[in-house]
Amino acid sequence: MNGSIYVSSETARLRSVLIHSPDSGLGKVVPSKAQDWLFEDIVHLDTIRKEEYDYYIKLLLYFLDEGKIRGRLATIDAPENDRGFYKPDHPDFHRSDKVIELQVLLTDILQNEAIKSQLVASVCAIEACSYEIQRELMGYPADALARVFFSGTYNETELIFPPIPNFIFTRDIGIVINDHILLNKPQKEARKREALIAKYIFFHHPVFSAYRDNIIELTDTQHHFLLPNDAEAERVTLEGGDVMVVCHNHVLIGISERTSREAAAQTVKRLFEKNVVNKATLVKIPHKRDYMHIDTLFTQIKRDTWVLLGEFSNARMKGLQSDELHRALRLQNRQADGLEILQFEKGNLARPRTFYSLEELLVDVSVQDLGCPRHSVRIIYSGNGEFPYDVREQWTDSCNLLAVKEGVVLGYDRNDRTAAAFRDAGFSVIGVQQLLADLESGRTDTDRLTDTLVLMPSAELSRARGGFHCMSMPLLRDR
Ligand SMILES: NC(=[NH2+])NCCC[C@H](N)C(=O)O
Repeated sequence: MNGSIYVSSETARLRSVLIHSPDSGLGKVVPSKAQDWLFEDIVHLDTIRKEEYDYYIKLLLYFLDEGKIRGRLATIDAPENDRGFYKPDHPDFHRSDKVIELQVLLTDILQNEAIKSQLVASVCAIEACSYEIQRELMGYPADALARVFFSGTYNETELIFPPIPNFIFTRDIGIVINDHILLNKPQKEARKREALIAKYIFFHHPVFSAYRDNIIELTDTQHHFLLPNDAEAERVTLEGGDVMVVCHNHVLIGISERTSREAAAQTVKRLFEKNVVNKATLVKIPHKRDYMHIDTLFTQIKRDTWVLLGEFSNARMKGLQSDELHRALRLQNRQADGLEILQFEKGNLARPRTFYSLEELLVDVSVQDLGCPRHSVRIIYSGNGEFPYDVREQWTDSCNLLAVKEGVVLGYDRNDRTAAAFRDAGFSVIGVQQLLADLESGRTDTDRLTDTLVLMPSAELSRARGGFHCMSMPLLRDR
């Protein structure tokens, strides 16, 4: 596998990405646990795979590893092949080294007995398994063990521990910042096992061996474990959806329901010390489920174009600020509710710059960091900025898009008004089936595509509460 990692932007052509296809654990989410496991609903496993996620794999392969797919679509999808191409443990699996499946990496490292025994012991420790189960797991072959780690079951009926259905959101397990990897420290119990597995993969898989010294891990401070009640406020938690590398020297870090102030501060400190970046903007957003990470509120489409929830636009902010009552309420609520944006530059920590709206920050990134003329910067609003479509579509990830190259982004087909706003902004909007047909027939190719929103089927996927930005951990993008 090509081991090189480097990501210094949100939109430059994607060359390699870490993903995880929905495993059988998604089909084990039960209504009584759905909320604890961070799903708002239960999903239909077959549909999410065949009708939705498979299209994502096809499109990613077309962009990142064309040789695996071009001219083969009809065969790959022939019913008699039973989706072998998409199943990580099937002999026909694509095994791309550009669209990298986490399950493959986990299975690889579990071949090593020492790593296997450490990981089994660690998983059993956090899941409070008996020693007997631990010994039993040690007897499993690597591929079966990997499946148990994801799904929580070895026979598909008896659960040893809960599944980790959120592992499809690989964005949240770690972030590549230039040639460094920042590992997460999840806020939610339901995502702890993901972080543990990710840590073992990044430290032990040969794909990442050249980067072992470039892995950044966050740790709890003594203030957290010495203070009474585990001092919630002092906890160090960070999830990848809150980190965006917008430019080779500038990273945005959200302070959110999931990422704590402590963690954001620690991250900036480490990134500055290691000279990874010299500018960091902390973006504190209201702590609430619908806004769990900053990438649920905005993502970048191309250097001068962003999609944003209108709530955080200049116009909305100005409106609120001129309204006396709102101003008073916002002041009172500042702690939990307010938006606060502080930009730090290395060597000048005492004097951060402030921004009054998210839109102001995004425009500034396009102009100052990426050199776009001010008049060319465009903000596309979720649901075209119209209530109630803006918030409805944000809830189903209209703002959580993945750029596979500058201006070409993947989003959910259910967000109609947002798609209309893209059209108004001059983008082509095309369904993934049509696009794949066009690519396969040679009517278009990935190099020629510009300014395009690709609509992906989403009835089931969107219930898992994440979009394609969350469903991807970019490892390599063009510089
Ligand atoms: N980067 C993101 N926005 N990730 C979305 C994660 C969704 C997942 N169900 C959770 O609540 O954790």
